[in-house]
Amino acid sequence: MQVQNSEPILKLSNVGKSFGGLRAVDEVDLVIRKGELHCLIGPNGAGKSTIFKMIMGIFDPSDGQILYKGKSLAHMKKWDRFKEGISIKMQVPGVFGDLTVYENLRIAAQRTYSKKALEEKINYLLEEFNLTHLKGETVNNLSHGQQQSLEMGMAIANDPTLLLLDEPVAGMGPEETQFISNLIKKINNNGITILFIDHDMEFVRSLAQQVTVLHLGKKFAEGTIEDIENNEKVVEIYLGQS
Ligand SMILES: Nc1ncnc2c1ncn2[C@@H]1O[C@H](COP(=O)(O)OP(=O)(O)OP(=O)(O)O)[C@@H](O)[C@H]1O
Repeated sequence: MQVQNSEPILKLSNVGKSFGGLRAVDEVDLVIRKGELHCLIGPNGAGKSTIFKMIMGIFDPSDGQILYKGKSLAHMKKWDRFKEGISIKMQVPGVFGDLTVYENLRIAAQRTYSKKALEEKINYLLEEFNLTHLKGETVNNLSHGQQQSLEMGMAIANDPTLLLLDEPVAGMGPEETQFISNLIKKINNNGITILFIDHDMEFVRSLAQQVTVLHLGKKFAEGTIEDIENNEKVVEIYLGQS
């Protein structure tokens, strides 16, 4: 898909968030276009998760505006945002540990699908996320990477328009990271716009078309991964730290 000139799915204009005296996010402008795979990076405490939480409706912005498909998200409840196609996978797996893989996917997909279509959707997700052989396994018995894959499957079970991923490969080894990277590319190729947060630059390099750097709540830089990695100021405040 030609992403560069596609329509904006999400637009943050002058968005800020204060927690008491702390300015966690400050005057952030951000445009995510249809079909894009966009990454937010920055040092700890830069405001990345707070931006996700404002998009999800967990926090209201203190100021500024967030438009989703051209409509303001102000006053839109979390559940309505989900129904409008905004889905999130948080860092800590939000799976039901005592239930099986199949049951977890069923719970996620049955919000949108029923009967034969539901079974077809579950089978598709099991196949796509390499979980077919674990269909009847209790989720607590799965590895961290398998649980992350499952949650990714649950996050796209309702065919979202915009998928937010908070550090999707945190705590994973190289093989699992590679698997998740391929999976994200596949999800994106299927037409889902993705905004993700990560600290693993190799992973970011393998995926992101556009990168936005946050620092102390503000947008610090933006561009392609090459622009960002060649930006001396970004290297100084973030990339040179590890
Ligand atoms: N609910 C809250 N109440 C008070 N302060 C908060 C709250 N949530 C976040 N903060 C503060 O806001 C700032 C931005 O936090 P945020 O979690 O958005 O950063 P981040 O870029 O996601 O960091 P990390 O990479 O460590 O996850 C931090 O100083 C944090 O302590």
